Amino acid sequence: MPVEPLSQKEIEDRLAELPGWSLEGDRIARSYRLGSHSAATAMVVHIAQVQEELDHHSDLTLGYNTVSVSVNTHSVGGAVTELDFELAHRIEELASGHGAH
Ligand SMILES: C[C@H](O)[C@H](O)[C@H]1CNC2=NC(N)=NC(=O)C2=N1
Repeated sequence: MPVEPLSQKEIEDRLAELPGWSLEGDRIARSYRLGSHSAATAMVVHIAQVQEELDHHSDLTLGYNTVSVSVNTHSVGGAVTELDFELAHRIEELASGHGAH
């Protein structure tokens, strides 16, 4: 089944289950703080591995001890879809293992 853009209501309902994530323009996004630059770097590498597994890729920004993620779905013209929420949930699952908050 082809992926379709979610409605505003569908996005809000899904964001309610993802504390820390928000809609920023046409993307869902969250920033994390970590204990060190190496911890933040390791989290970026881990996210990149998940993204390859899912074949869905966010924009990732590595700071000194921060990681910022934002994602939408290019193939539907940059709208938010279920694929973005699937990636967000996978990132939430791995974040605690990196001490991210
Ligand atoms: C060919 C490949 O499946 C596509 O280019 C994938 C790769 N990663 C992607 N990532 C995101 N965020 N949106 C996409 O539409 C997308 N498409």
